[in-house]
Amino acid sequence: MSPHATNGTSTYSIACIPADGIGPEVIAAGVEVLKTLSEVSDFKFQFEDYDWSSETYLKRGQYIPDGGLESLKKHDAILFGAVGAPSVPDHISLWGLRLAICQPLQQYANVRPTKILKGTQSPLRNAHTGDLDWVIIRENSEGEYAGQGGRSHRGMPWETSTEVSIFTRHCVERLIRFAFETAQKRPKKHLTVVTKSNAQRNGMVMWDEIAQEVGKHFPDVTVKKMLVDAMTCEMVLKPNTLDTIVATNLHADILSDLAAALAGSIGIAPTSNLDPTRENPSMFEPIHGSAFDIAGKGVANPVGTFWTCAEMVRWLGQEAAADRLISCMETVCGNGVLTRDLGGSANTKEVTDAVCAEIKKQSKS
Ligand SMILES: NC(=O)c1ccc[n+]([C@@H]2O[C@H](COP(=O)([O-])OP(=O)(O)OC[C@H]3O[C@@H](n4cnc5c(N)ncnc54)[C@H](O)[C@@H]3O)[C@@H](O)[C@H]2O)c1
Ligand SMILES: O=C(O)C[C@@H](O)C(=O)O
Ligand SMILES: [K+]
Ligand SMILES: [Mn+2]
Repeated sequence: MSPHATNGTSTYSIACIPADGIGPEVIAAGVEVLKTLSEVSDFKFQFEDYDWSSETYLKRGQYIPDGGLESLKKHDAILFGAVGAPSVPDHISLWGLRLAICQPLQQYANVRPTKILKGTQSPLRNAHTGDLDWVIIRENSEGEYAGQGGRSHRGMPWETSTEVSIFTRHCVERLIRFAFETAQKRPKKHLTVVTKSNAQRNGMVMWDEIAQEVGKHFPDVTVKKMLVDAMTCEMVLKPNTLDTIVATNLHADILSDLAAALAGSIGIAPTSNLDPTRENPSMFEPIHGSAFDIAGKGVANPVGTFWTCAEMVRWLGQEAAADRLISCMETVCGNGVLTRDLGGSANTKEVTDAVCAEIKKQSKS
């Protein structure tokens, strides 16, 4: 995956999959901000839109058409909105699109940073900007999302269903190594390994053991082991004791929504679905879902998507541009240009325009 060079300028090919609900609204905002960023940088983007969504699924019978994954592999990165619509059961839409991309493309590290942005308020009485600054590393290829299990005797009183979690040494080890590497690059060099190894006595005990083994290669990283239930208390009561956090697919899914809410809103938090080997393109999306309760109203918070775009730009190797985008987004929040979920009154367009204006302004100073 190397950028295509034209006239000495790098051009990154981005696959856009806005999909459902507020997905198209926030992705349009993200693309606008990325275009503005590229105007003041020495690289360009080439966006290709994929209309895969619940609407096209209902028409064509599949979310991803034949050969779709192969087309995605041509791109340098994938920018994803959200999938899920009232007209399709959630397990069909999630497995039909999001998981159907990140599992086969082995985007095994799901990276979810959160912090309290300037100008915003945490629901925690004593937490302010700087007090909550975390990166959650979510296992993204197996665990509770392995898709193993089944259902029999449907509708009978003896109906049976299983939802089997799979934990393999290969997948746990690569993810925990990635988490240690992430922790090592952050100032606090602190990793909390979250499991439920008291009740879940097989896979979770293996996780703890692997964390101990891998940790020996990272002597400068301080490790703390924590059970997931206790972790929810720690997050709420002592946010500044946490830094990098690693957990299973499901545990980290839940903890990362909590993290976003503790920072003020689910509307601000980004997600990177990374293939750290770089064999396949990685996929970037805001942490939130399709939010059909607010879709079509133009009020969705685009900040989670802007932060997501910054992480994509960083992954593509443009560190300075990524930092610039984050800084502009933070300045706009700090100036009080906030959507309703953050207690403000701006709409998606107003926040987007403000971030674009800030990018242009900062590039001149
Ligand atoms: N990765 C994904 O594509 C993804 C992630 C989560 C949920 N989903 C799907 O989305 C659908 C809705 O799920 P849900 O309601 O549990 O979660 P959700 O994140 O869509 O919404 C939860 C609440 O947060 C609000 N919210 C979310 N994003 C916001 C934003 N950017 N700005 C302002 N408010 C925002 C919503 O209005 C809603 O009240 C379901 O079909 C679910 O499966 C998909
Ligand atoms: O768990 C999922 O994969 C769906 C959604 O909740 C997400 O966090 O992306
Ligand atoms: K999403
Ligand atoms: Mn989630």
